[in-house]
Amino acid sequence: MNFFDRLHDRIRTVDSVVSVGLDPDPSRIPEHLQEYDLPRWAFNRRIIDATHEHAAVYKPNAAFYEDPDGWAALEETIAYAHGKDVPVLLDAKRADIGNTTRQYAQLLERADAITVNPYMGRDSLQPFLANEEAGVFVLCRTSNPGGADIQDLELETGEPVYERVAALADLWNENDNVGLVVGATQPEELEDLREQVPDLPFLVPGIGAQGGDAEAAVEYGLADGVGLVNSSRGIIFAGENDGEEFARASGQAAKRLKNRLNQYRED
Ligand SMILES: O=C(O)c1cc(=O)[nH]c(=O)n1[C@@H]1O[C@H](COP(=O)(O)O)[C@@H](O)[C@H]1O
Repeated sequence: MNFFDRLHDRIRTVDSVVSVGLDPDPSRIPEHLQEYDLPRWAFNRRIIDATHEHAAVYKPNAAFYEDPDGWAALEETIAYAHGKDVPVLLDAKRADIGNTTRQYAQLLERADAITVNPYMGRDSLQPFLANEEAGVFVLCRTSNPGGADIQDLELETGEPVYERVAALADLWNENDNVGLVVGATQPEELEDLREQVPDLPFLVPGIGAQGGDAEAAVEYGLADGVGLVNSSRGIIFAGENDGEEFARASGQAAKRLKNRLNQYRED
């Protein structure tokens, strides 16, 4: 089944478009979990237990797992999320020449969807795009301040680079498996892009710790009710000072964000 159909069903089941970002910064994992063999997995398991009823997806960012213990923690985390019926969007921002990117694309044997970087062009994304079952979120207008350095540059046609990326992503969407990544810190760009590519679902990060616009994220991020609004630190570290009770605050933060976003959803 196509990823966006599965996501549609998941959004309906939990009545939520919240993407819970699993970015377990080792320096912020509570003291009592540091003795476990895999503290990141011990942490994520408790976060998943506390938040899954509010999670449309989990979005682990690969940067927090790129070492041997990290990969083991990620494997456990993905399997556990799947056990709770929650799809996993691996935030890997990959792409490379064909021979290399074919290896990267194997990440989709584990995760249900992935973020990719369009800078190297279509062939660098082909193995991801060819996977009909998986979701492929193309970085378009990112949430960070430096996102303007390249993405806002004007082409000869007068359009900014990020709009060209959106147009290309729309062309690459032959399997109905492509979405865009557009930051909640960019509400005007969100609005423009929604008008430009009405059918592409967006992953909208930048809510919470980065101070993005939740209303714009929902109003423009969803295509026919399907899309994702991510918060990572704002959910997983909500109970940072609560010791062994840390996960309860994460559950409350996920529920609060769900309810806040639902105020702006139309269906
Ligand atoms: O691709 C992403 O998810 C992403 C794109 C972007 O433009 N901005 C952005 O913050 N992200 C990711 O979304 C998450 C945001 O984390 P918080 O700021 O803690 O909510 C991190 O994993 C970022 O890498």
